[in-house]
Amino acid sequence: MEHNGVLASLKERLMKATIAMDKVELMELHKLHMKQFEDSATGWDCRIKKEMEERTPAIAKASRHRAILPLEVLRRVTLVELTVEKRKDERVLYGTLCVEPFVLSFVQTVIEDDEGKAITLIIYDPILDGESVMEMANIRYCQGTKVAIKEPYLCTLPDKTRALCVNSVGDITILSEISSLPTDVSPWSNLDIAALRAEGNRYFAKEDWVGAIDLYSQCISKSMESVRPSSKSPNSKARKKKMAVYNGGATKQNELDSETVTLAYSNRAAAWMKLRHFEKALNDSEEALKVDHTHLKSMYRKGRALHGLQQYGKACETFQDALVLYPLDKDIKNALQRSKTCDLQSRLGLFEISKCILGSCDGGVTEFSDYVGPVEIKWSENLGMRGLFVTKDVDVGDLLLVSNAISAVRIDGTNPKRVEGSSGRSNAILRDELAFKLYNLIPKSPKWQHQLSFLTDSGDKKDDRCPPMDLFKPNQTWNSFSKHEVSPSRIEGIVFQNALDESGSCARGLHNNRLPGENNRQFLGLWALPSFINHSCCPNAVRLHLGDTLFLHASRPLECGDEVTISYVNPLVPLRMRRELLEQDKWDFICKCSRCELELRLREPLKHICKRMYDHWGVKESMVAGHPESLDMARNALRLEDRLKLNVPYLHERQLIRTSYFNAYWSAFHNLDQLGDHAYSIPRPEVLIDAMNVTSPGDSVTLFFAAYWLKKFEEQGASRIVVKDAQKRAMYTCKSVYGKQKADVLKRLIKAHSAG
Ligand SMILES: C[S@@+](CC[C@H](N)C(=O)[O-])C[C@H]1O[C@@H](n2cnc3c(N)ncnc32)[C@H](O)[C@@H]1O
Repeated sequence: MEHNGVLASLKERLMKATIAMDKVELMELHKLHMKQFEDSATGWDCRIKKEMEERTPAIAKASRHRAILPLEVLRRVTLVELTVEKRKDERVLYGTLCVEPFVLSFVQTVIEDDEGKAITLIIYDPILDGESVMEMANIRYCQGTKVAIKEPYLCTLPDKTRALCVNSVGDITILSEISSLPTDVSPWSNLDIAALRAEGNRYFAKEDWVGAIDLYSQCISKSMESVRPSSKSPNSKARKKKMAVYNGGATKQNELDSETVTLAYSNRAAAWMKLRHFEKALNDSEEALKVDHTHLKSMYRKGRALHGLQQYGKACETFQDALVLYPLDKDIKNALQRSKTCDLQSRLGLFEISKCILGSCDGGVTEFSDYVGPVEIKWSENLGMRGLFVTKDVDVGDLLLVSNAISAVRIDGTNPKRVEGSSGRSNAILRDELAFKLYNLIPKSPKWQHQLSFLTDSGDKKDDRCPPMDLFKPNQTWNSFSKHEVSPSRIEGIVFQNALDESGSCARGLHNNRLPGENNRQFLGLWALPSFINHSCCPNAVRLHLGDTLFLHASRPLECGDEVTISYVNPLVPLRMRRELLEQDKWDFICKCSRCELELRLREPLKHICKRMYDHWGVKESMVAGHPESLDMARNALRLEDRLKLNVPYLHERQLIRTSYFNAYWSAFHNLDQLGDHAYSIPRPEVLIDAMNVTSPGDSVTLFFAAYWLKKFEEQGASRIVVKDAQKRAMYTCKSVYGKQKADVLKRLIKAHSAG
């Protein structure tokens, strides 16, 4: 047991260290691993060792069909530029081995790159054979050895830690073993600026944005070098000539160079945008415009960069300026339209989402701006922590905020094995991936850094700083904020405390809001402003996720000053299960809302009913009419009604409890015939819908239920009053789930839900 505990803590440290690429920690862990391995053959995690041993030769065999390229034609890459589970084609990573290796069926060591980042390195090397493998490995891969790894591949190991894997010895070059070291690893040092730009374009076309940026940068600095004073000719005529270009002078060559520089800046701006580095993209397009203020693409890119920074007003101005010069340009016109729409969305909260929720959005997900509605972050006296509050009275379905994820990760369906746990938050791979992405994204934007600086990373230390709401609004500038360093461990804490998935009451849209190619809705993301919304089992707001955009609307009427809450977990189950779900999803608190307190008080009289619910939890048959499990659940509803009569005098409290046992009532409604005379004790479906709408309004299960009964009443030819009443109830429920929509949209949603 103790041994398992040591392994688990080692693994956790290793996971953290591989994300942070922390050399000192990785070296220390490598030594610990090695010691464990030496102490006992089974000391190292046997399962991992076995899996690695099984898969390494297979990968090695399958990994190379192509010719191995010489080092000279490969482009240099650093560790942080690698993408997990993707080979970096035509790239080479230069590094130094910084520990003594140890050998299983593969060599394990640690490599440090030029930037001081390090990672575990695993090499499958069949050359090391026979009895003296350890000595051979110690010679070939000894500490301090400089190596070049071709087309590096960063993978996730079976124990979820990361490592750089070399699956074929052809991919690793020991630099001391080759006679002529590549002195200049860049094969482009002899190219002129035009050729460098052309090469950059080639990389851009291959979607190698980092490579393209590197080449455009070389092009730009080479052109700058020629205008900078050189030690040989401080006042050379050539330099004066060059300077003249930038001052509007004109020889043919100079004109060509000036055009090349404009294009290099402009294209580099486009590459930065692909990496979501909007500040750098803005900078580069402005540099390009300094050389040629009429350059159309640079104007377009400047506008798009401003749009990416959510500076919609300024983006509109830029596009309008461009239209003065190029009145017929379609790209500019479309971009202007998009920025105008986002500007209106961000100022007025006018979003047209009906097509998306009805599933008639063709292809990808539409872009939406952030919007901060009538809400503010304040100290919640009730919970003793920060929370989100409404600043005016709002009605059911009113939009409270719209927020785009800083980052979101999802199971994309291409690798179903990666489904782990029942929700995004309980999936350790997704949590790990989100932390990794955030760690690399955050330095790109002072706005994100500033937002993140306010997020809590611990449930214990209560943070009472309430950020200004402007921090979450578009059309603000962020350059004035000082940079905040965010450590990997803080990012992990932030993910645990704030990341959201689609658990709890979430509107799901008709096609489950899936992105093209997605066959699983499991996702996890970090949204800045929504990170301040606390949980309640009687929530008053609902999330709707469209792509990476989160919409939040009120699911019941709220008065100015009320705290906005959502349910982090499924609210239609009893207290015991809600607590278990909170724990499974790694929320580190126990809810003490009035509903939880009530159920705690009634724990004794409801003990057996709750136990039965728990035993049937997740059993499909318990929801299918006629099955013995379903009948048992139906009888459970009868028992519950008996207990409610005896122990719960107030209607409101009965509604709260009935909601917790929704599944039992569902079974009862489908087994009424079998319940005989007792069937009359089961309340009518309308009573249950009202109970669910009072307890946890805006749940899509309630909408399915309300739509189902509406259809049933219509089909059974119920009286007009009954049908009308059911319609009203379904419309109200639909509004609380999807927010305010046109009546015909709500009707279509109800119709679609009745079929589900
Ligand atoms: C998304 S944050 C909410 C904002 C947080 N209150 C703050 O001050 O930053 C989630 C964290 O808030 C706390 N929390 C949220 N709802 C809670 C509740 N009903 N009871 C106790 N703690 C809660 C938990 O520590 C949880 O991990």
